[in-house]
Amino acid sequence: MKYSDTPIVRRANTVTDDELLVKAKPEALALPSEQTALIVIDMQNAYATAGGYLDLAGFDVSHTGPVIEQIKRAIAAARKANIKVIFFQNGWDSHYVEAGGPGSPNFHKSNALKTMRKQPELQGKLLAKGEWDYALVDELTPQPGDIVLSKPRYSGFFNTQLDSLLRSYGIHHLIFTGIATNVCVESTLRDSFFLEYFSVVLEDATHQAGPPYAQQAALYNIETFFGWVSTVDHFCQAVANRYSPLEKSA
Ligand SMILES: NC(=O)N/C=C\C(=O)O
Repeated sequence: MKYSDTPIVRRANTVTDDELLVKAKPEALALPSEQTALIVIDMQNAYATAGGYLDLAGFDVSHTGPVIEQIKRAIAAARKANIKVIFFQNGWDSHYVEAGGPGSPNFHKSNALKTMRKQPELQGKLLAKGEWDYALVDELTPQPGDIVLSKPRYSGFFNTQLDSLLRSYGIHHLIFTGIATNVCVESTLRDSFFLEYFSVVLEDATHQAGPPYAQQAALYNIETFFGWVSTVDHFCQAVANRYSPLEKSA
């Protein structure tokens, strides 16, 4: 399906002065910047750097460099538009108490926990708070005023302050970036739909865990059932059109 600049989906009938009109699939979106947050999911060494958890567990992370660059561009555009930036970090305490015991499916399904059971020398390193693996990649450093949240499961809405913080800031629209499209990005975006947020994912600012079809399936699900799909270029252009009209495209 092609990106559309019409019709434009709005949450409310009123058109605000600070609306960003973002080309997206299946429809364009009107994002009031004061009511919008940019969510950066789990851009940690674990997910985006060679030698991190995903790499050690056998997933391909060789194409994550361009994703980091695209997220940097999206963050810069968000800052220009006064859009709140929210970073997530996935992980647990160094003894993995927060990961749950055998009574939790997470204990059995988490590939990080499984990798550490196979390679006990990694215990206390993968996705453990305070370790290199848990840290955000150097290129994406939060600034004062950004929100940084830890999450213990795939969805950023589960057992975190995300929903109450968003409500306290009057935010109803979410822009998603990060890794992995088909796991934590999709889980968080699905929960956002159930909680009545309007969510759009910037597809070139995401990367899957697994084969390329996992990316395609996640984007299909989002575009068809849970939200909208756009690109970093379309988002940056919307910000430029609103805040620097001289940069407007023809
Ligand atoms: N951040 C994620 O999407 N995580 C995916 C897998 C995991 O954390 O095991």
